[in-house]
Amino acid sequence: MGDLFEFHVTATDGAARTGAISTPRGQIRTPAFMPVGTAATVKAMLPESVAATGADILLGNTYHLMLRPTAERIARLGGLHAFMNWTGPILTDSGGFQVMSLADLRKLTEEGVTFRSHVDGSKHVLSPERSMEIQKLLGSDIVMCFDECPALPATRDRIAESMRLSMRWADRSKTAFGDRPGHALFGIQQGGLERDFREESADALKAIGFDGYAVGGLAVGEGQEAMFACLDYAPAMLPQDKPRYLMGVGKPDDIVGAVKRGIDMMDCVLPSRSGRTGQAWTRMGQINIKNARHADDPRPLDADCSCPACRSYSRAYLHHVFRAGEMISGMLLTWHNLHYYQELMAGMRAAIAEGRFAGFEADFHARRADGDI
Ligand SMILES: CCCSCc1cc(N)cc2c(=O)[nH]c(N)nc12
Ligand SMILES: [Zn+2]
Repeated sequence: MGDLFEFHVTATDGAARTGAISTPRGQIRTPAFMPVGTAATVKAMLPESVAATGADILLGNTYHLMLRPTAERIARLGGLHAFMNWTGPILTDSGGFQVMSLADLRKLTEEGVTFRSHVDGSKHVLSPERSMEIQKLLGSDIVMCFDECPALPATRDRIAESMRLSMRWADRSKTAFGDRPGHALFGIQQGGLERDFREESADALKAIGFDGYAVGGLAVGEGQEAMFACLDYAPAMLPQDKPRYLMGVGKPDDIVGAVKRGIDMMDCVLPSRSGRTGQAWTRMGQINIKNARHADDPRPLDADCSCPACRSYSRAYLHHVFRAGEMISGMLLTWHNLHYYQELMAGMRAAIAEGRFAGFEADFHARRADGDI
């Protein structure tokens, strides 16, 4: 019996890799897109529907779940998998990123972060130790180190100071995580868009040793060109035999560009959040279904898509239920978007395995119209 958590690369094509992560709760085919289930639900989706889109793993959020219903309550009820009826692997973020973007009255020290809940104003503390405790209570399969992600643009001094704090927190996270067979701890590379700080961060993480490595600190407003320029060197600084996870990314073209540069795992709220607002992502580009020009269109979103929305509903129907504010609107478009994202990942896995990623990328861009279609 191999390790309970193992990553195997089965083929490469340039910097792109395909393979699988085996975990006690099942395989994660890579490159993988991970739907975000912030408050123990992928919004507007049943877990069975999420699985039907092809997702092998989903994400949970330490920050949201510690506030409501609390990690202790979820643990008493059998852990996050049982609680939300998802039997596959779950990755949980460590909470620091969400505290800085959502909480009130935050105070950051070497120890950690104190803050008031955006839900009820109650006072809370997050530290590497408390974040590890919460993620253990949740029972997540892949645990993220507690880190700080500075907003960009930022001065080099601020980026260096923040990265070095995150590296000290990574060491404390590893100590607090302990030895948990079948559970993985991922370190998070920081350093902004500064190559030397990215190298220093990668070296610090490798010296500590993790089961996987995330590229953090991106998708924070830097734009695609700057993100790709960083991804041209940052993933290669991380161990090639461990999974590389790019946090918070992204639009379909961001994802193709990240896989091209050696990324194995990604997550983003975009397909689910934009689905609820009427934004459909398709192989031809984006469709804003609330636009009046769809009111009489009998065609599906994408005639080549096998998702329930495209199999059984017209653009005219989707336009109507969005305009009428009906709940089925967000359900159908979220399902379509997550299905499309998983089709994109499956297409890239096959293309890498067959050594034709460049052709896949060229075809991906050739099909897409700029703007709304
Ligand atoms: C459920 C959400 C997971 S990804 C959130 C996220 C998104 C982005 N863009 C960056 C970071 C980061 O640097 N660190 C951490 N912990 N999380 C990040
Ligand atoms: Zn569809």
